[in-house]
Amino acid sequence: MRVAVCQVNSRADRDENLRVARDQLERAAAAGAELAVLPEYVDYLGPGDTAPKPEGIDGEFAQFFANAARELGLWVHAGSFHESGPDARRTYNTSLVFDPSGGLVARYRKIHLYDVEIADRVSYQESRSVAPGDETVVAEIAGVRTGLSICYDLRFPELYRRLAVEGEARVLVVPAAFMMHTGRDHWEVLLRARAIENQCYVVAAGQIGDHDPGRTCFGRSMVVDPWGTVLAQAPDTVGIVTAELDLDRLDKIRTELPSLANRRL
Ligand SMILES: NC(=O)CCC(=O)C(=O)O
Repeated sequence: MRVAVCQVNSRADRDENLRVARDQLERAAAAGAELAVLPEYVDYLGPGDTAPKPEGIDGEFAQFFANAARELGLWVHAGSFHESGPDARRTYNTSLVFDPSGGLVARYRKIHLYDVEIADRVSYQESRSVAPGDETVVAEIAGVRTGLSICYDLRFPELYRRLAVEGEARVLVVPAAFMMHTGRDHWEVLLRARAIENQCYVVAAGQIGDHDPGRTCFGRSMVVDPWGTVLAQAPDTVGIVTAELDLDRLDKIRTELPSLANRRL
């Protein structure tokens, strides 16, 4: 299966963000991808006071990507968006996956929220405006079991173990808006660790560049194979990169180095 990771720089202009996302999906389809993955908060990355009204999973955002999937004949993982939440103060940070007929096949709400204070560098309290999800999700994408997660989830290996073991996932998807400050040292290491320890392909699409004041995202979207090899990595620009997921190779690695089977519980 050929996958494309789409790296974008979403800002405070929702219509422009969606236009750029659509453009990336068209590039992915033209490059022969079967699945295209967009980053976290592909709808809007800007100040809270100008944020668009949150929507349900039957709103305009979902319709936009359902149409794109159908028109391009592509599996689309629509990164994440601001889904209306459990109360007036909070949204969910939600991923939707569409099949090539435009059907919604999965919804995942980010479980681990980014509440971090790193002196003079990062100050972020995601839980002030976002409610956490409480369900793990494995979707059947083009016949391949695919575990869903979002950005900060990447730091919690027990989630991915569950996706790979109980959920029998062979691909792990990570849409992200990983910070520049942490991304430099942590992004690639964590993605490769999740791939190696769970013997899965990891498909990670990141936001790139400056967003609202004080927030710069690391980018370097990538696809990692179950051996931990980086198959494709985006440069520091908006654009797509593609890679081929070879599931026979995954089976061979799991047979020859059966670390999942050798777990002692
Ligand atoms: N949007 C996020 O969850 C940010 C995660 C991040 O940057 C990290 O270091 O973790």
